[in-house]
Amino acid sequence: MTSILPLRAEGAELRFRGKLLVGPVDVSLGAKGVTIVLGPNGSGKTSLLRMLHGLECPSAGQVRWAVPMHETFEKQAFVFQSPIMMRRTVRDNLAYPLRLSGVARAEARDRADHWAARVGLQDALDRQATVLSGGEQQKLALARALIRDPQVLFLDEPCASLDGRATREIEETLVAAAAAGTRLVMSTHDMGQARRLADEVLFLLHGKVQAFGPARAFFDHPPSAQARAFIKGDIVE
Ligand SMILES: Nc1ncnc2c1ncn2[C@@H]1O[C@H](COP(=O)(O)OP(=O)(O)OP(=O)(O)O)[C@@H](O)[C@H]1O
Repeated sequence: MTSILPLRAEGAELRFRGKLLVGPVDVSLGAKGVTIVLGPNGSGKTSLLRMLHGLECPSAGQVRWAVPMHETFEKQAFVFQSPIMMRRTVRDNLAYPLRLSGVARAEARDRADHWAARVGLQDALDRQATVLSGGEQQKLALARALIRDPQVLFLDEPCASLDGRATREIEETLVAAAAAGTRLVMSTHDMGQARRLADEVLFLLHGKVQAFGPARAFFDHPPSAQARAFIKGDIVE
């Protein structure tokens, strides 16, 4: 299968009514691993993820995949901080995207049941997705993204407001996905989670990339006073 990676941002900026939200960003995301995007509130994490995924067009510079953009749509996915559930059952929420991409009904149902079990929702298959708890909805959102076997998965603080158990279950699913070859690009406020999951770290401050490189080096030898303070949990402005 053709890889859509690497993903390259070159001088990529995102502006809203003239105000710079993030950029210029110059990074290259290679074929494997987990990139964790860190930074204080408002530093541009969501804006960056949306621009890399293609939900927002760069106002300047460019974001380029290894293949034309339209060929990436089926091969990358995005999990939002607050997932949007269809007013349907858990099974239908999982099967529907597959049906839209032409998968036969029986196979879509089998894969839906398989993925519900992968995230611990096997007993909730016939429940309305909209009545699930926050943690259950986020697990469903993750399964709904992974069921299409994306090469790249963007996640915007998927565990914000979840308890320890739901966070652990989501992390286990993410670790398994990464081991199976899915490229993860994820923002988080949780430094413990960043340390557990990251292969590389992208640290943003005021919309600018302050650091981008191997996670180990970032945590062991923070590249700036702000990065050191941020890792310690101090307030960084
Ligand atoms: N649609 C928008 N319109 C105007 N300003 C926006 C919009 N989206 C984001 N911003 C601004 O862009 C900046 C970056 O926001 P962004 O949500 O990307 O940061 P973040 O690092 O994800 O923040 P948080 O950690 O609070 O989620 C902020 O100043 C924010 O107010």
